[in-house]
Amino acid sequence: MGMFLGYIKELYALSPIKFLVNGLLMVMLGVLESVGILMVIPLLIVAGVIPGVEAASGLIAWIDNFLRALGVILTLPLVLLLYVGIIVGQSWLQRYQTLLNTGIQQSYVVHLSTRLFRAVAYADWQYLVSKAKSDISNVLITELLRVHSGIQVFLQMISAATITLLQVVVAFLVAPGLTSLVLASAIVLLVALRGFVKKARRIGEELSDLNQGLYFTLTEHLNGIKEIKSYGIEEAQVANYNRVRVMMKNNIINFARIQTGLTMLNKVGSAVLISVFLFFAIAIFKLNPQEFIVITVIAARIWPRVLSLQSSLQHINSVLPAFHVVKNLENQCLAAQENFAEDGAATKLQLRRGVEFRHVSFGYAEERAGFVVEEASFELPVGTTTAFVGSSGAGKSTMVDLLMGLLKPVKGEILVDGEPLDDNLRSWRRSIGYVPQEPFLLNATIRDNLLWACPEATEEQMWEALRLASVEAFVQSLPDGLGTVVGDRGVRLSGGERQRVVLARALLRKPSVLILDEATSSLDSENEKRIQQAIESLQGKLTIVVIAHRISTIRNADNIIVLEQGRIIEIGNYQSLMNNKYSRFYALANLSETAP
Ligand SMILES: Nc1ncnc2c1ncn2[C@@H]1O[C@H](COP(=O)(O)OP(=O)(O)OP(=O)(O)O)[C@@H](O)[C@H]1O
Repeated sequence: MGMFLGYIKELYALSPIKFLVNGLLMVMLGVLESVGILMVIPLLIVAGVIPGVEAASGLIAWIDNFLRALGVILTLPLVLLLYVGIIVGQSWLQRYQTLLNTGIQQSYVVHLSTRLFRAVAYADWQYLVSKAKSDISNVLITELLRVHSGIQVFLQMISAATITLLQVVVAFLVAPGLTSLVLASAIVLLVALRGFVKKARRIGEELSDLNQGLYFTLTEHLNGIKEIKSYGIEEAQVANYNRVRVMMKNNIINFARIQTGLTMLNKVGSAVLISVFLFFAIAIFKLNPQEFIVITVIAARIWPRVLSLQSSLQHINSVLPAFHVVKNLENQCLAAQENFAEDGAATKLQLRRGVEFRHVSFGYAEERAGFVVEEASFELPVGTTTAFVGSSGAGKSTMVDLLMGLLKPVKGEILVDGEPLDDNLRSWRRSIGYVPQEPFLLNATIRDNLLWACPEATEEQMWEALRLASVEAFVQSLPDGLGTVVGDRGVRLSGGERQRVVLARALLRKPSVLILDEATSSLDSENEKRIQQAIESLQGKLTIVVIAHRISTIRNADNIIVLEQGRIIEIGNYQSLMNNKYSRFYALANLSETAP
């Protein structure tokens, strides 16, 4: 509950004046409702409309005297006009207050979700790869919606509680004994129904887990849709999805069970209470008729409100787990924030001398024995092309992630032009062009995909980048040219075309360093040749780093770094490494030649 109140405090802090005005309006609405509805009967009595009943004492007599002192003689039309007037005022205020309330809540939702999204966006790479993407989507969409509904119900609860409190005060003025009786019953009821609240909390926790499971099932299905279809295992996937949905159905039915249980108790409890209440009012307290009418009307309104408070409490408890899930994700992301030494306006860095790795070691998890990259020392002089080779799992991608500053060395340091990479991390990232093995394309046009990385690029610059990436002719041949939509993640392009479009996008940024994670099997020899040509045409103009899966593509690299189990075992150019028949590189080259 403490965490929940923390969120409410934030909501207040975001727009305190609006929040206070909102609270004030709630009080006014409470007063108007009490006056509008509760006073209509006494006013009818004062006006002498209800025959045989006199305004003899108490509040009604006071109203009578007050109106007489003002010289107002109440007649039936005047009383009804007054009533309608109060309701008009109340409805207008109610609408205004609801809009204000919605505005406050929605601003907070925007604030909270953007803050969470920012925390996720700036979390470091290591944390993000350790987290299932579906969990993040679930929190940012479903759990945030639940948080919002909790806040909404809480504000409604405050409003209902304020109005109830005012009615209790009025009721107390009219008939203290009987009001105390109603209140005591309400408190007994709230205590007796505490079990329902706890149950709602448990169901809410279960729902958080189920939401997470649902997103996971859905995301995994969409990610693996090609494999699923090719294996023909759609039915198993459908069964899996259905299983999660059935569990959600049961969860929702369980929640409905406790909500309807409450409604049932409400009806039975009301009947019992009204009987007891009537008995006490008539037989014990011997109320006079007007007090009796007022107190009956008040009790009839207080009682449902107490029950709606109970129902709101249940709802809030059922969404409390969502607050925990949201807070946990935010805290974890904040703990894993990347620290940029420079401000957001940092500009691109022009590499002058080159990059140096000095005794760099890295491991993914402390508990895992050994490093994935160990004692790596080498240089990437400006304008040269360096290739990393090694068998699968040797540490090539990890090395490149360290170079991009996505991972931080556990030992050793990385220097860019002699300065620690961390000191210029933001500028460094802006100077990098990266082409991953499985390139990411937006489901948009080729033009949009290019502009995504470089919004200020002109058409001319785009064509120039496409030419450098050996994909100009292909784009020209498309009926819509740059306006061609590439499909979800570029599905309408071949693997090689995708890689070359992404290469063009990287080049458009005019990077100081171009990093290419070569596609393994997705390229045919024609496409492979095109990429190779593209890289060769860039050699000398840029500092290039290639993760090479095919030795044939790196014959012209200035430096080849051979990795094995995270260690650099050989460094040299193609010829020098091939001259040694016993080198690991020689063996890898032969393997690569014979690979299908
Ligand atoms: N996020 C991660 N968490 C834990 N271990 C990881 C993670 N990423 C990679 N590893 C491990 O680190 C080692 C090196 O992986 P890396 O991806 O750098 O190899 P690679 O040479 O690029 O392999 P490949 O050629 O198959 O892509 C492997 O043993 C791998 O299991």
